[in-house]
Amino acid sequence: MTSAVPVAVREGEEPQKPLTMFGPDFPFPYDDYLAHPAGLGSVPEAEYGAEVAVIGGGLSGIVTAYELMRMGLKPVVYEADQIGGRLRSVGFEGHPGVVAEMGAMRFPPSSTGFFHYVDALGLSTTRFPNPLDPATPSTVIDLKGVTHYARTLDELPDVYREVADAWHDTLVAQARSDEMQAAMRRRDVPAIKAIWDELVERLDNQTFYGFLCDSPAFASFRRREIFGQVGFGTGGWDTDFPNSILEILRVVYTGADDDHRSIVGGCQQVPELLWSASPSGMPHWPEGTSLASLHRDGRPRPAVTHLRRTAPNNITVTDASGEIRTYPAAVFTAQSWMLLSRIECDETLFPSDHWTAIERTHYMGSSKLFLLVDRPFWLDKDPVTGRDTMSMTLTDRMTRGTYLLDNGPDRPGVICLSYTWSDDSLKWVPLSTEERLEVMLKSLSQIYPGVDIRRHVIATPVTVSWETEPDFMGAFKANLPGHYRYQERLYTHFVQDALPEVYRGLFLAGDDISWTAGWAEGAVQTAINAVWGVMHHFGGSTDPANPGPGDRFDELAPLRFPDE
Ligand SMILES: Cc1cc2nc3c(=O)[nH]c(=O)nc-3n(C[C@H](O)[C@H](O)[C@H](O)COP(=O)(O)OP(=O)(O)OC[C@H]3O[C@@H](n4cnc5c(N)ncnc54)[C@H](O)[C@@H]3O)c2cc1C
Repeated sequence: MTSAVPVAVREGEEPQKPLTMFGPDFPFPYDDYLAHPAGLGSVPEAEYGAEVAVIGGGLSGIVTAYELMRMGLKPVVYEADQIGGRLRSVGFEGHPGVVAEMGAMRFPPSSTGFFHYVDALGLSTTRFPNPLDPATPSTVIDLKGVTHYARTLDELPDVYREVADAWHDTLVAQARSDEMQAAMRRRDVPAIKAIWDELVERLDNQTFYGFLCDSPAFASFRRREIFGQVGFGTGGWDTDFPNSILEILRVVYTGADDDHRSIVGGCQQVPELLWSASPSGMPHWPEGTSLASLHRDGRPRPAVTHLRRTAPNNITVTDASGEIRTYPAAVFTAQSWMLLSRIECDETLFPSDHWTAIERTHYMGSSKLFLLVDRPFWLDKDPVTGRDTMSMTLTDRMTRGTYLLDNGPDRPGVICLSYTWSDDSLKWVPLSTEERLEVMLKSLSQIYPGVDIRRHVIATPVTVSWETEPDFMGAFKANLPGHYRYQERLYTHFVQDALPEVYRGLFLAGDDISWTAGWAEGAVQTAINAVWGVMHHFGGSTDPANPGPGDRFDELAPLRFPDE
């Protein structure tokens, strides 16, 4: 169990088939499709070498480009910042080999599409030290000025077990979580759809907080408050309280917040290595071809500044160097708000309903600050108490979550001093790096009096607030109540046969189009949808033994609500 609040397999339960991000909205087996020896499909030979613009060189854009190249097409990747996007692993000056994960840092084994690439690239992973995880030496929970030290949930005061049980009971009683997880493990599509469609209709208008308030198990304000602060899996989720409960249920059902792994050497390696990989046996391309070798100087084209539809039905892209190129198809993978602000777009790119959905997309902010320290000093034992000097810490103070990342006894350690979302993140935005550090150290000194963290610091801290990053404008999407319709429009846009021809050929991908924003798996799943869409647009098809997401769309399509 990794969670302060267990949601997946409970102790004493029979081991079952693994929980994966299979649905619930669109239960397509992306992992099986990716692993199938028949491949993802093919385009007619006449289209080999045709150029496709891929806008954004984050995980979604690079996976899209990599798979299009493997079909014999020629992806042209545009990237405003650097390959990797929100998979951003930053080094510390003067200390090569140690990184801070400024965006994604922990990956659930249930993200099997993402791990398809991690494993293919031969990257190693290690358990991420979440609260109360078996790999976490100790956890401190500090609420209302009272501090508790524990290695397991049982070592905390009873109220924490009560809160954990209240969450479990609420999920079972109000959201059929036991039934849903069993159906997802079995990959039982009719059962998943029957449960989920009923929940979507019942809960689309409900916030996370409202959902808790409706539960007798959370009748007590104190319980709701503690739950908001310690949360489940990775820590407090109270900054998500205003969001749609459907977003939270997706996380819980899919085990997204459980048993996290981190990628040794940093997660940015995934898109970087795919960029330079040269798969063998590709149609059209000679051995040794890679995305890097298909691009001038081995680098993506710069930021896109204009996107237009041009006759007869092409997408014309202008980039920051002033170069204008026209493509028969394009995939847009950056956060979709970029289409409203930093990129000048023709309105004819999408039907007006899709523009509304893009415009209404709601993003969470997120701030992090990392320190490099001389060694994992937090493991030193306090001579009086016998406890670790410092622990993974969850608190209601400004820092909220502090994670201790051990690289071995003889190597510098990394501390994620603070990881916050939404309102908690906004509080850091006006502060400089040094001001942030001061406030964070002061918060932690209240919890660990006598521990001089600053004494161990050996490099300049690194920090980020994703909501002020110009090429991102937010950390990750989180739907508000009533947003299901918008989400459904954006996710299903890759199946374009029913769209008037004038709207075809431009595809959306990226985790903000997915049902699981904030998880790399959503970036992969939507990339695979877009690849299918482009293949279909070029008159291609999949092998009958390995149908793709568009081939099975009618059978699996998410529930569609009327607008009235
Ligand atoms: C703080 C934080 C924590 C996270 N934690 C986790 C986690 O622990 N586990 C997990 O699985 N996921 C996590 N995620 C989510 C994960 O990082 C994303 O799902 C994934 O990186 C999204 O990839 P993407 O390609 O969809 O988008 P992005 O990574 O945003 O890529 C889009 C790219 O488009 C580029 N771009 C923008 N504008 C333009 C333009 N005009 N022209 C060209 N390019 C442009 C951007 O520079 C960017 O590189 C986290 C994200 C954040 C921010």
